[in-house]
Amino acid sequence: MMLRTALRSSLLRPHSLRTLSARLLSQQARSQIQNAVSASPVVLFMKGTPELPECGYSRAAIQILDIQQVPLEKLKTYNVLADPELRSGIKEFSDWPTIPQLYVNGEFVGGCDILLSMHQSGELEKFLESNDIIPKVEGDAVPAHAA
Ligand SMILES: N[C@@H](CCC(=O)N[C@@H](CS)C(=O)NCC(=O)O)C(=O)O
Ligand code: FES
Repeated sequence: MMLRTALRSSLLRPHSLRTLSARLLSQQARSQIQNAVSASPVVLFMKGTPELPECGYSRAAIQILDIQQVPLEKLKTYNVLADPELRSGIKEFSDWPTIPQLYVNGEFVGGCDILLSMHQSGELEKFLESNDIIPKVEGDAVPAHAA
């Protein structure tokens, strides 16, 4: 019994150290990714670039941001294909398994499916307006001079 306990703890020790060092490494990556998601009001982690998306899901995400008229100066994209650590790190950071990933004002919004469904329901437009990414459309508001 004692031997088994001793064996178990000696087996566990190197594993625990590995886990700890992995966690420390990932904390450094975590703060780098925190900077990346806050680098611009709209941040898209994608495969390829807006000019040359290298996956249909990333292309769709860019097209939706384009249709929503997100200003280029408010958008920053990261090509995860050029950075394997970022590719895995952003998944862990967001707790989201796939690319693309959209952040608005430092908050994770979602991937392609979520963007598409928010776009189709009109929710994305409202969300971008309320986050000061695109200007609010006054819609049916009665002009002051007509009142
Ligand atoms: N259903 C996903 C579609 C995106 C997706 O499935 N991405 C895959 C293929 S591009 C992915 O990122 N796999 C992990 C990887 O390639 O690192 C979404 O809503 O964003
Ligand atoms: S790279 Fe194959 S589905 Fe995105």
